[in-house]
Amino acid sequence: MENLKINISKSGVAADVVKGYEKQALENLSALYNKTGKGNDFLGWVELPAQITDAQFADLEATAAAIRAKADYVVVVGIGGSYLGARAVIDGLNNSFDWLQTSRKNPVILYAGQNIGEDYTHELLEFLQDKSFAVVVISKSGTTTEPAIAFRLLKELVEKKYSKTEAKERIVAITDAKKGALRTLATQEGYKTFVIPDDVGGRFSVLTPVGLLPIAIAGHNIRQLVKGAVDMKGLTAPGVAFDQNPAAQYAAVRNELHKKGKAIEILVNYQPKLHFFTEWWKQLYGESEGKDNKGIFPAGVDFSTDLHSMGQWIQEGVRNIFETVVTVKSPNTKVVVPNDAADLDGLNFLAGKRVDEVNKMAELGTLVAHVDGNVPNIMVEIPQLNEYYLGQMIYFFEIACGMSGYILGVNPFDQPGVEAYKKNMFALLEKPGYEAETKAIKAKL
Ligand SMILES: O=P(O)(O)OC[C@H]1O[C@](O)(CO)[C@@H](O)[C@@H]1O
Repeated sequence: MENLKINISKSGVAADVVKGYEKQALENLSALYNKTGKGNDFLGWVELPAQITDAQFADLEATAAAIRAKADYVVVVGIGGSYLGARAVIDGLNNSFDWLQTSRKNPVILYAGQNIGEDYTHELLEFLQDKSFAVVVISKSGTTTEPAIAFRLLKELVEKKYSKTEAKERIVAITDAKKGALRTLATQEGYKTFVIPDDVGGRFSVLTPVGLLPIAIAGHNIRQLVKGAVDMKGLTAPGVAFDQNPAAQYAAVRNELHKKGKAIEILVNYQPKLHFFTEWWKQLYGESEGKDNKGIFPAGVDFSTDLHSMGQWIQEGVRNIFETVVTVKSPNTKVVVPNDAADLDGLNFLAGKRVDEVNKMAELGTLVAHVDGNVPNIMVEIPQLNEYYLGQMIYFFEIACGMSGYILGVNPFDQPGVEAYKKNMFALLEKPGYEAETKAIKAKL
């Protein structure tokens, strides 16, 4: 059985320098397991995949089946960690033209509450008017403004289009066990609910109901996803030798590159389906490491698309970047470049080759060009794009993130900085209780 693999041979970090991180990385890994490091009240995700019971899977699958039976469209309401994990996996596994398929087995998944665009909101509500739909609302705090606004509007539409009684069959809430406005509302309205454990932060919550319910509704195998994560937990656990532990190697190399002045890490994919995996990864690393005036800036590109827009910058711009390439060894389907007798486009040299072979040569050619251009490279390879390997990759990046944040010396499990914009927004909107802040911010305008 193949597993996710990491290749650091083109990172420019010498083997003995990587080895120099061994003690620190493994101590940090133990701190994650023993809960002795910073942010130790948010480490539930470390053991979580192995702890999901059959009854919990069955509850998620039964709820997903009930929603699938009722709705052609399911709106997943959430933002940040209450949005990106589900979307990363669903987009990673769905047909690229999913919403255009006519003979459907699965509902179309739509998203709301991840922005406050009025036109987006209007267009979504207008589209749903005459459609059969259901809503999964997700918020750990239960008080985040963006999803709260979207949910208020969607709840009103469900109640108007169906009824308050039917709303109980078409709305599921995923939130804290006790706290927050969403918990109060869901209890009062009698919605089916799932709990986000207290000790799992939003960006580490994709393998809780936050990700698992939408993924199951979209028709994907959540048991395989979690199995991938459990197996990756085994491959990265304390006790695994440092040079055999892909997460420890990744954490070490990216910290060394950062020390050498590489301020930006670009996550690269060559499969458009992985676009939202990159978005999920950006939040995971950005919120975990960007604090105390420290942290690598996590960026992302979709290649080869962005080679024709960002390729120039990456090749010859400021030399403060490195790339982590997520590569998928084998595609799930086969397309061969056909022969053309006239060969007017001059492409017959590719005739008979698989499209993926061309993609892989683009990948290899880019790797060599970027390394030649002083952009260090880390390669993360998964054998195939499926539930199991996405599960491996999720856990790989999560556990590496914990280790990496500890190497950097920050608390990877808090996000105090995101409150600044919220405070200002509430002050500007004159939310009750923000009178002093309103006065102060108005003086600055
Ligand atoms: O699930 P919630 O509480 O709505 O939070 C959504 C997102 O907002 C943040 O709290 C930032 O404000 C993220 O950490 C989180 O993933």
